[in-house]
Amino acid sequence: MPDKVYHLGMNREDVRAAQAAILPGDPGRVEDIAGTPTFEYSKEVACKREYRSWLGYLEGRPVLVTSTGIGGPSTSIAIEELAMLGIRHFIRVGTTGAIRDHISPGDVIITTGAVRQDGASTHYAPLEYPAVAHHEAVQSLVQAAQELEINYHVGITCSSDTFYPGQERVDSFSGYVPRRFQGATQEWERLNVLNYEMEAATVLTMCSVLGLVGGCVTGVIVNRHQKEHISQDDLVLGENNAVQTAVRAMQILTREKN
Ligand SMILES: O=P(O)(O)O[C@H]1O[C@H](CO)[C@@H](O)[C@H]1O
Ligand SMILES: O=c1cc[nH]c(=O)[nH]1
Repeated sequence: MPDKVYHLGMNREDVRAAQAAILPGDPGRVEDIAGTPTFEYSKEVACKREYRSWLGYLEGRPVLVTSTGIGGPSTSIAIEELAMLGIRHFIRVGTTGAIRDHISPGDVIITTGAVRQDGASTHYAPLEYPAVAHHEAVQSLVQAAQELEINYHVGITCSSDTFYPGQERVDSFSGYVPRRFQGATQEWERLNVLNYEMEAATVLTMCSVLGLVGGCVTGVIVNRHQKEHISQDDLVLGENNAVQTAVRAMQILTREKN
């Protein structure tokens, strides 16, 4: 039996020749995703650190659901090790804060490109290199949201290495946002950026650099113009809509193309 990859704790036999993976940040979301009715025969295959993996079947094809943890460093390890196991299609599914007035909790954001305010992607390519989603992943996500009649927005995401200062949150312990980030949200908004989250830049840069297919959909759980508090209702709504979109999109993306 081949060796298991170091962090994820799986080998090629465990993943049953799967070529696609859905990547939530939260390990607690893995079972919910693999447990959606469109997945068949789902079961856990590994659980180490922040990396929890379930394998299930979409229209008979094996698909992994593996959590990345929060942020670029742990996400980069997940993508490296999944690629070693044969995964070629990646869809990140997560939660996000919108920074535009017209975007509401429960909507989903399909990322076409990400502002690279992470550190991990700079270990793969210089900052001039774009963090762009694969066009087939974007198409599949748009088609999925349309079929499911989920309100969606397509555009640019800012990926930050921090949830608090890098996303200009003043409701932190110190309440202080370093000068570098003061006014950043207003500037991103003026530059037509839709939202903040923490992993898209790493996923999309790595996938482009490594010749993999990468996409990202996130569910809006707060509109930063309206309030800072994230309610449980908005969290559930945003997560559910993003998960449904990601699962349907992965079905579409991995269908045989005639
Ligand atoms: O819901 P997930 O996928 O974890 O995504 C978002 O939520 C976390 C912060 O709360 C960050 O990982 C951010 O990107
Ligand atoms: O505002 C938000 C919400 C979820 N995740 C983030 O990174 N930011």
